[in-house]
Amino acid sequence: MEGVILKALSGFYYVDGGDGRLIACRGRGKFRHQKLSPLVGDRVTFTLLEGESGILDSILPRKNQFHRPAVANIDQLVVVASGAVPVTDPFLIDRVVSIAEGRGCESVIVLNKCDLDAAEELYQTYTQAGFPTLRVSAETGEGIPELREIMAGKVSAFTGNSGVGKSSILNALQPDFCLQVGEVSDKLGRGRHTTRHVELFRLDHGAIVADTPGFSSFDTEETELRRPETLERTFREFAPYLGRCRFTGCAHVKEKGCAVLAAVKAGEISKSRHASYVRLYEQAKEVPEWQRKESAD
Ligand SMILES: Nc1nc2c(ncn2[C@@H]2O[C@H](COP(=O)(O)OP(=O)(O)OP(=O)(O)O)[C@@H](O)[C@H]2O)c(=O)[nH]1
Ligand SMILES: [Zn+2]
Repeated sequence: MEGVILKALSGFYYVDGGDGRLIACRGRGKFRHQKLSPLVGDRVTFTLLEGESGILDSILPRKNQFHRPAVANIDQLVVVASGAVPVTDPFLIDRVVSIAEGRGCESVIVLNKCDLDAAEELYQTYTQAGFPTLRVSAETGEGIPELREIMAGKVSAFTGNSGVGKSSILNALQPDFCLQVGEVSDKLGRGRHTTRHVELFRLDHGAIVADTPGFSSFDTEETELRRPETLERTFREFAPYLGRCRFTGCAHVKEKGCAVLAAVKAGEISKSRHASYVRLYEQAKEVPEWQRKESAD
């Protein structure tokens, strides 16, 4: 049988085989020998035993994998931002999007609280950069049907600064969702925000959501952000200009004859996105060589 690991707890992997049941599976010894650890989000094959228990047989190839939080096969990050208080710093969006780009994971920018502020600048920036960008209001319900459509049939993970409205949006998408999350946390006997426990939830419309406190603050030590030379590839709107700078190995920071800088000047790349790139580039350059190697997958 085939299924998806929705949660991992005390040595059991809870696999959704698609029929509504959650099968508690043990891993096989061979996973340990191969140093392969099943992750939440993994698509697996398993053998059904008595009752609702089973054994994992194999892990199917991963589309992508994150370390902190530990989760696999995320189709898209839903990056929640806001033009109203607490106003989102675009750098936070760009950092997390850059990580996602490096892992073959789409990013959807959701501008919440549009009942209070239309977040015009953010809307322009991310539409221009080529991201699906949506205005929503968890309060009035505006844009929620469109978000539901974007999430249908996919595994999405929510991220965004505190107070931006992630829980409110999930609740607007599905009114019993937050209740469900609360119940699970109670069973674990710990609060939602004190653990890196990841769990996937199925929503009614065939969407799966990863709810994890970790996604509200992705670790800065993600591999992509440690390599200055590959950073340019994680800014999708730079693509048409790469390889067109005067000097090979151009950093696109302040070099003469830089095609990226020319595009910024011409308004084809937003200043804000480029500023984030420069900040990430400078940070990556600070990372000592040994640490870069250590973080390589
Ligand atoms: N006016 C307005 N207020 C909203 C909207 N969405 C959320 N809020 C309010 O913003 C506050 C924070 O919302 P939460 O859903 O708790 O935010 P969060 O992103 O889950 O926050 P953390 O759990 O801290 O990460 C609450 O008081 C919500 O009522 C919206 O679309 N419009
Ligand atoms: Zn350049």
